[in-house]
Amino acid sequence: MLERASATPLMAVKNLEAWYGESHILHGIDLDIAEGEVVTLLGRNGAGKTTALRSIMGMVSRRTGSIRIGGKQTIGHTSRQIARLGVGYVPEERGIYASLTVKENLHLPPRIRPGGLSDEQIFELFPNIRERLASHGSKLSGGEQQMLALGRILRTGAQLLLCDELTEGLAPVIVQQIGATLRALRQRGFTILLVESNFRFAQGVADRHYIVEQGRIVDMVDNDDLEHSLPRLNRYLGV
Ligand SMILES: Nc1ncnc2c1ncn2[C@@H]1O[C@H](COP(=O)(O)OP(=O)(O)OP(=O)(O)O)[C@@H](O)[C@H]1O
Repeated sequence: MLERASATPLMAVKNLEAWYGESHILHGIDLDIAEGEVVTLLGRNGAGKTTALRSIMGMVSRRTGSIRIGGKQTIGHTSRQIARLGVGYVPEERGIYASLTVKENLHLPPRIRPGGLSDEQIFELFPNIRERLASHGSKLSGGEQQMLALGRILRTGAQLLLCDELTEGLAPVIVQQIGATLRALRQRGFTILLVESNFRFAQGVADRHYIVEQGRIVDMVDNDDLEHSLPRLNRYLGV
């Protein structure tokens, strides 16, 4: 069962197709996410998870289908217009500028809506950032870069966060810290769509999981049913 009856989802994606140039990558993504939910996209390498996030953000050369965010149709919107609706994107490559200080990196994305976290609130979530404010981006560890990448999006006022592989390549203790942060953000009412290949991490933070295969959503699992659905997931993910 792929469809889920949810009252009015914050975001509803229907039959989303996307291309990079001539390459047709997404062949019909259907998903929805309710306000305050944490949902993951799971799938093998190359399945189209990153492309799904980039398509929602308007960052592919062509996309068709329907993406309603807060009731507004955004399929014809630019990335900037989508960001203004309160959507923030944390890319896998993090996008921290090596030659800028932590403070400069933190303040780089403009505030797009009221309700963004203050610097103080960001330092409460990520104490390391406060300690490194004057350091250059190049001096940060992978974990610190990730916290900065997430922190600066929280500053913008975005309420729907699209996060790509937050835990990739990070030490277990940092992964735990990021998990605790996501749970804290969920408590504060943020809505999060997360591409994740660390399956156990996904289990610790998410309400539901969509499985992406060859540019399509092929299944959906509630986190509460995850253990019981493991044989099925293993077939999809080859884990
Ligand atoms: N800029 C691009 N131009 C052309 N093809 C691309 C581009 N980026 C990704 N692709 C292709 O799109 C397909 C889906 O890639 P995508 O990065 O969305 O997968 P993914 O599920 O996120 O996997 P991974 O975990 O490997 O990043 C792959 O076949 C990839 O080679």
